[in-house]
Amino acid sequence: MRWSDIHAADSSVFTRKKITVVGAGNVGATAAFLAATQELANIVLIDVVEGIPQGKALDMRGSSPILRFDSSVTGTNDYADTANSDLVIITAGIARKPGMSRDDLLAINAGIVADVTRNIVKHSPDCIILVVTNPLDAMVYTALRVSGFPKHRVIGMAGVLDSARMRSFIADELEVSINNVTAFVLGGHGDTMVPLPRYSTVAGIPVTELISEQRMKEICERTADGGAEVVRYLKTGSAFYAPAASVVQMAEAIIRDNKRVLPCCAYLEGEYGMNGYYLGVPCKLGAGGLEAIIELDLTEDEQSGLLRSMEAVADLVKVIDELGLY
Ligand SMILES: NC(=O)c1ccc[n+]([C@@H]2O[C@H](COP(=O)([O-])OP(=O)(O)OC[C@H]3O[C@@H](n4cnc5c(N)ncnc54)[C@H](O)[C@@H]3O)[C@@H](O)[C@H]2O)c1
Ligand SMILES: O=C(O)C[C@H](O)C(=O)O
Repeated sequence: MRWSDIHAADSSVFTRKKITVVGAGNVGATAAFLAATQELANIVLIDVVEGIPQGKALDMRGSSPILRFDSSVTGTNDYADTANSDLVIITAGIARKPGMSRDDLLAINAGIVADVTRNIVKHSPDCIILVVTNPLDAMVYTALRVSGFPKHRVIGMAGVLDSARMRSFIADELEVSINNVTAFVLGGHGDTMVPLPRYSTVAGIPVTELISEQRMKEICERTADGGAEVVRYLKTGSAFYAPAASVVQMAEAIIRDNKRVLPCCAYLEGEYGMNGYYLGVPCKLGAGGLEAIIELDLTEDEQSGLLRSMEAVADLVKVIDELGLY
């Protein structure tokens, strides 16, 4: 067969899923790069700023012969290029600076997330949306309300990041491989998040048997402050390597139908005794998006921590509901 015949006969050789990343800043560009290097899908990177997504996409594609990936990476300012995406990751919005809380981003980022979501729904009506923009729990809620999508197709990323930070602190404390350490952080992605030492292990051994209560308390506090610690160093923005890796792990579970159990920001309708809010809980992710919420038996302290977290999210949701975005 001549090359031209092969090409005409089998145009499906490079058929892949399609992931759009909205926001070509620190988190978005890093996530696009990681997803491309893992050949999760063909990637479209979109931003309001002209030239940035195009330049970064071209630069990523230039690395493909060295890093050996065949996924295409396209930069654009036009939502038409995002059409029929299987998965959309929203990172568009402003990041906090030292002295700010994530909640200070609410008013500006709610408008951005609402606008982005409307464009996504128009061009990719069947996609699954992963939201990263802060304040996370309120921004996922915004995307759910604006999109009108079912809850299993609108999910937030925070718990994977917070748990990964906790895992790294435990591994450092015990000087063991990160591969042996699991950890779970539930609740909202803010100061009220709920790290769960009881559900954290080292090679299956409960961490509570290996680390003193006082040291564990300090690790939990450092976990809850993990984002702010990075912001204090960077001064001009917030963390992006670990956040990008975290959202790509969720994307991988969905694109490859892995059925992974990960802490995700999910819309609760009765689970954990809560109703009508997004909060971080253990979930199963697969091709259907958020395929199940797993309910754990919590101690009284853990449950009241989760309730405090929900009350903080509820305050933000009240503000969002009054903005008239949907
Ligand atoms: N959920 C989490 O755990 C988590 C982790 C890290 C960062 N974040 C949040 O993610 C967001 C992005 O962080 P970053 O560090 O990438 O910020 P960044 O400033 O580097 O990038 C944001 C990008 O969004 C773009 N943008 C703004 N408005 C847009 C719009 N309407 N449409 C498309 N693009 C638009 C900007 O041009 C910029 O390129 C922030 O809100 C940050 O707080 C969340
Ligand atoms: O801390 C931030 O503002 C960004 C993000 O939520 C993080 O936890 O790194």
